[in-house]
Amino acid sequence: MTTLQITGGQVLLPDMTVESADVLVDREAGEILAVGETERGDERLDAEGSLVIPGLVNAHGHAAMTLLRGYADDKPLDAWLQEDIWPAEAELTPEDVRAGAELGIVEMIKSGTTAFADMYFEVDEIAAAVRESGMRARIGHGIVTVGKDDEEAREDVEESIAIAREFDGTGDGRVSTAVMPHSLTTVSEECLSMAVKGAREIGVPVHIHINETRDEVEPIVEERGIRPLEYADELGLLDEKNFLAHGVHTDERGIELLAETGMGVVHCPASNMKLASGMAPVQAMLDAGVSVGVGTDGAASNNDLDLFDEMRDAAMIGKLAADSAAAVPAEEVVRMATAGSAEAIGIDSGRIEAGANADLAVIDFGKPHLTPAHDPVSHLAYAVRGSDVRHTVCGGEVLMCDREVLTLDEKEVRETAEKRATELIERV
Ligand SMILES: CSC[C@H]1O[C@@H](n2cnc3c(O)ncnc32)[C@H](O)[C@@H]1O
Ligand SMILES: [Zn+2]
Repeated sequence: MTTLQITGGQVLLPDMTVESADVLVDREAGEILAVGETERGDERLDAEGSLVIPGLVNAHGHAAMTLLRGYADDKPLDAWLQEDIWPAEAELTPEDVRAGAELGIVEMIKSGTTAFADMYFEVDEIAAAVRESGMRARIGHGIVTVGKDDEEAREDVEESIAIAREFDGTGDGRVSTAVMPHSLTTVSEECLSMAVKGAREIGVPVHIHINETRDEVEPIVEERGIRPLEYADELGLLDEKNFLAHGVHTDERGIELLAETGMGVVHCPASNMKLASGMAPVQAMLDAGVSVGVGTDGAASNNDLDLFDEMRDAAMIGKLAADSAAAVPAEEVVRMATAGSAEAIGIDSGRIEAGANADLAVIDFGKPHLTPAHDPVSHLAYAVRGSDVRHTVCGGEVLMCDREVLTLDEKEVRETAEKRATELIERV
């Protein structure tokens, strides 16, 4: 066994207290061996003046959409997707998706994220990027059946199921999968049922966008006389294994259904603000016992993949939504972006304790905007920026040391993405 010792820092523990401690990691098993006064490690990572936190978990996104960052802004979801994003995505090649995913992954590693959930296409390219990067991810092929005939639609569902089966547990167990229908309005009832059944058969979750905008709620109410989460419940889609993105327009009954079924919710505050989708009732969900995580959504609707921004946005908009400054407090938002997200997407991550996966980020607190540090948890929610992350470790492997990404060549990734993004837009 070789060990890695993260030394001399303060450590954020699962109960949200902070204490001076070292973290000793078994590099082969990828697990934390001890937290406290540990034996000397074979290799050491300096954490003096720093706070060691669980790696952040980005519970919903589309990593390859970094290629479309800043391509189309200032429109609501439907117009944005139909007029700009989908026409551009129709031109994406597998190599483009790889380049965009690698750029997204570099951005996440540099801002302390060690795991993410991703819905997109060309998933074999995304899986390869995840394996190479050393990150942890739950990935899946996004199913869209509108505009397809019955046979094409079924093929899309079958592809999502086949990909989920093929890649689950790969990358030394760091890659897991889900079957991912895009939404309740872009996938037919028959195909949603097929997706739920297929996911159950292979034992993976279903991940889907639900209740993101009013435009998505109204057609379901008009056609079926029930709201989206009731429809999802009838389809057998609400389950403790499954997780939805957004949940903005969720009413009291919807919150009850989420709490009763254990369905996870991924809150994406920046995307919800940028597309003016609305304010998710996050405090009400937490009060009801719903499992809530945090995600950035894609870089085209955010426009970055920095979960520190997302925590701050979640705390701020959570207060507005609840009309209370006490809502979505710092501790809660930090828990949501770590253990909460991990629980929602069904991975083992988000806590620093013996036996847990060694997914960690080390934050440099020696910065003017982090001085004084009365309360480190407050700083994590309200003041830390992704660029304050010094080291990122996933499964015991050091992915970034002193801001140098070790598993991917940052310069090459940026240059390739820039070139591919430019050529993509020329084609569109
Ligand atoms: C079929 S793969 C995923 C699909 O989702 C699109 N997308 C990106 N952001 C959002 C969002 O906020 N709501 C719904 N769909 C979104 C992405 O462009 C892909 O086409
Ligand atoms: Zn999304």
